[in-house]
This record gives sequence, structure tokens and C-alpha cells, in this order.
Amino acid sequence: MSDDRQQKAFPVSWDQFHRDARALAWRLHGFGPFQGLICITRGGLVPAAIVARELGLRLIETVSIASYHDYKNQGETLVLKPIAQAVIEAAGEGGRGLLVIDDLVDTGSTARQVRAMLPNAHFATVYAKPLGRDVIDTFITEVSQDTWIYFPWDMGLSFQPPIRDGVA
Ligand SMILES: O=P(O)(O)OC[C@H]1O[C@H](OP(=O)(O)OP(=O)(O)O)[C@H](O)[C@@H]1O
Ligand SMILES: O=c1[nH]c(=O)c2nc[nH]c2[nH]1
Ligand SMILES: [Mg+2]
Repeated sequence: MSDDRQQKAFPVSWDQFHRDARALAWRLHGFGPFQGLICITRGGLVPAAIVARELGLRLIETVSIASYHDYKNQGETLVLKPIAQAVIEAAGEGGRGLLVIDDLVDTGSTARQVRAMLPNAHFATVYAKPLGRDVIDTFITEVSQDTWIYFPWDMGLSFQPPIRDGVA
């Protein structure tokens, strides 16, 4: 969840997300070919579908991780489902040849946890914040650490009061 440390909002529409994920696929094309794609759920599911379509990848595995962004559990992560051993064994040493996709990197805790499982895989996110940027090999757009990214699957259309009525 967003909290008051996040002073800036960066809302992303479906259209923009599709364009940014496709731009990521263009960039990744130069680093391939990849043998398979590991998607960090849940946020990585949407960019993974777009990138897999663009790069023709059909071997797709998930690693399920929940991270906590509240004051008490800052940086903590929980692995709910690990990467299948068969997929790790099908790849090169340390996951070489695998592509790991997530929607964003923030503190870097989630990506670091997966990096420990696949040190030689190629890590990619659509968006990145400074604290986690170094864990990622390829990303498209960087936002400041105090920005909260609002993804289209977390938002809905809502009525906006006219400007002359003021903000509540
Ligand atoms: O770099 P970090 O500080 O680890 O934060 C980034 C992670 O946080 C979000 O996932 P979240 O755990 O909220 O779950 P979700 O993907 O299921 O929405 C996001 O999708 C990244 O996976
Ligand atoms: O929707 C989200 N937006 C963010 O900026 C973020 N950072 C960590 N997890 C996040 N989830
Ligand atoms: Mg996630």
C-alpha cells in the first residue's frame, strides 16, 4: 500500500503500460535469445504476458513473492512458491539464459531474493526506483523513491468534481 512517505503519484493507464512493456521487449530482444521467462507474481504477470508475446517465449514459470512496504516490515519478503527445479535445471549455470520479469523494482528486496536463486539470469522491470535499480539489468522508466506508481489493474474510473468546486 501507498503511505505518506510517497508524496508523488505516477498513475499509469493500460495504454501507457502496454507501450512501456512493449518498449521493454524491444530492449530485451537485443539481450536474447532467452530459453524461458520467470515471472514474479503477481505484478510481473501482466508485463510477462506482453514480453512473452513479443519475444516468442512459451516456457513460462512463476515465483510467488509478497513484499511488505509498511513501516514495521520494510524490506521483508515472503516466498509463497519457489521456482520449479526442472526449469532451473533446463537453464544454464545460475539461471543463465532465463529472463526474470516484474512490474517494478522499489527497494530491491524482491528482486534480490530472486537474484539469489538465479544469479546469472537477466532481470527486467518496466519501472524502477533508485534503491532497487542496481539489482535490475534492464528497465524502461525510472521514478523517484518518493513516488508511488499506480498500476491500471489497481485503479478504476471515478467521478472527478469540477475544478471550480474545489478539492475535498
Ligand atoms: O523492490 P521491492 O521493494 O521488493 O518492491 C517491488 C515489489 O513490490 C510489488 O509486489 P508486491 O509484493 O506488492 O505484490 P504483488 O506483486 O502481488 O502486487 C511489486 O510488484 C514488486 O514485486
Ligand atoms: O503498486 C505499487 N506501486 C509502487 O510504487 C510500489 N512499490 C512497491 N510496491 C508497489 N506497488
Ligand atoms: Mg510484486
